[in-house]
Amino acid sequence: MKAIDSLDWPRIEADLDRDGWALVRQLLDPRECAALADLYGEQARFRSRIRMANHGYGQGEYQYFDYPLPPLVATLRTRLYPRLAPLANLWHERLGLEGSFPAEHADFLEHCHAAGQLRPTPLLLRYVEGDYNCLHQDLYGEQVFPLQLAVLLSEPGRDFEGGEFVITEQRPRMQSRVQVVPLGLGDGVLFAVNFRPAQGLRGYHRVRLRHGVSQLRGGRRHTLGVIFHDAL
Ligand SMILES: O=C(O)CCC(=O)C(=O)O
Ligand SMILES: [Fe+2]
Repeated sequence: MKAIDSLDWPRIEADLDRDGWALVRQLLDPRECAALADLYGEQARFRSRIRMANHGYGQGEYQYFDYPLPPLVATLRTRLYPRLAPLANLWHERLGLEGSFPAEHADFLEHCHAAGQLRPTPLLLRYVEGDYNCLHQDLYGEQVFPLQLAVLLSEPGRDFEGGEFVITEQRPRMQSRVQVVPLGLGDGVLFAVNFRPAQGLRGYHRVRLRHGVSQLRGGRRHTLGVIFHDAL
């Protein structure tokens, strides 16, 4: 794993501010990606398995990790959070949303737990040919940390075809805009869970983001998702 403090934070913050998402190239190395993808078969690591087709979420499946999280996942969550919390607070201020985020993840989790959001949300997703993930938002209760991470654990063109990570922006009174995030093996994307603030003529307004995955044309694709709030 790349050292979180060594990442180019001014660039990441500028990208998040401008687009609502930011790429982090080679956040995990290929060995770490393979090891995480291999965990998918270890039932005891997970609290639940979701088959997307059963819920109208798309096609494919994912599993939520149980506590204790695998060390790499726990480390990503606790180290990224303090770097993102100041931006989360700035966004909340600009959006006129209630509440502020504490500096450390452990303290934010206490807020989640006090609100009854006790269950871990980091997850592994698995797609095969024909699978896709409908546009969605990972909201699991009132407590929402406004940024999340996804890491591609497979290599486009070698392990799978298609399966692009996409983000749409629903702007007030305008048609939606879509962006394709060009993820490679081990690349992470930090992105807005719900709203991002966009600057207009009269201050900031809310732009709602959704994310999803286009249909796989072949192969197999694994992703790690790291969400900072816990779930009801
Ligand atoms: O498989 C993907 O790239 C999307 C993952 C996702 O929806 C998430 O991490 O929340
Ligand atoms: Fe998601």
